[in-house]
Amino acid sequence: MKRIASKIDRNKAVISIRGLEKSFGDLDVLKNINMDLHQGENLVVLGRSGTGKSVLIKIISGLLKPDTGQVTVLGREVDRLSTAELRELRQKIGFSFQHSALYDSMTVRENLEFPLVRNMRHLKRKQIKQAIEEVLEAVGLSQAINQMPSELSGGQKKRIGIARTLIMKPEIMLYDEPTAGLDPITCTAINALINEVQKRYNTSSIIITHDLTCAKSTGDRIVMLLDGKFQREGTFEEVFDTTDERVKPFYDYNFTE
Ligand SMILES: Nc1ncnc2c1ncn2[C@@H]1O[C@H](COP(=O)(O)OP(=O)(O)OP(=O)(O)O)[C@@H](O)[C@H]1O
Repeated sequence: MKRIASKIDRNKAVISIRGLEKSFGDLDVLKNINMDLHQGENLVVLGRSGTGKSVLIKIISGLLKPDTGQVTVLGREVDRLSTAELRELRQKIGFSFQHSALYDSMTVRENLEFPLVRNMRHLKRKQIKQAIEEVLEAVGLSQAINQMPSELSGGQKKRIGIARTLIMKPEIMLYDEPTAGLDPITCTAINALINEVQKRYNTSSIIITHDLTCAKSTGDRIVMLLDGKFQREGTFEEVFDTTDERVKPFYDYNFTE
């Protein structure tokens, strides 16, 4: 699917990682990772299971500490922040989890209200109502406002999860396997939504996926994590223009007849 190029400011890095290393005991998961996420960019991180993609996201969001290296997010060095500063920074980062993490006992409206009431106490009722209506419209699910999560399909839950993240007006979005477990048509719709969010909210995003169709249709740039390092980087075509036997199977599995 062809996508319209987004407005990327390559002179401005919203996330900057230098010399990042992370091990668990004898297991060296990340080895000298260097990466910039530019303002307005969708960066896809590809990699096999267990290569450290989730560890990378956890380090970016301050949930795990790096062994060495520097991780700067929106101008703040994550490792040096106090708990309160980290909490403040996290409000500017939206997480879209693999399992949408909605509260089953709350309606869609209540699920969307929850982060606002908890984090933005100054908002008036009318502003909360407007914010909910706006994000539901953005994800194309205005009609679901009074439904319970159990009444929604997997794709709809994913959309509401994204809406709940967007309601906080994040500057950065982190999508963890956004299309996992969804049928191809719903995947296409979620990919389109990721691109729509980028344009409408001017977010910069990291998209972690195994799904090459998702990578191709959402990624302005793709990095491939292999053996703890970013071994390939570029556009989708550049990354897969290789005979590297560690990279080719990804492409062959997804695209070869
Ligand atoms: N807190 C932890 N303690 C010990 N080992 C960990 C911890 N977190 C992750 N690991 C290990 O680090 C490696 C990378 O894990 P990670 O979850 O980042 O993989 P991933 O690339 O996200 O995989 P998947 O695509 O399957 O989700 C794995 O071997 C995992 O067991």
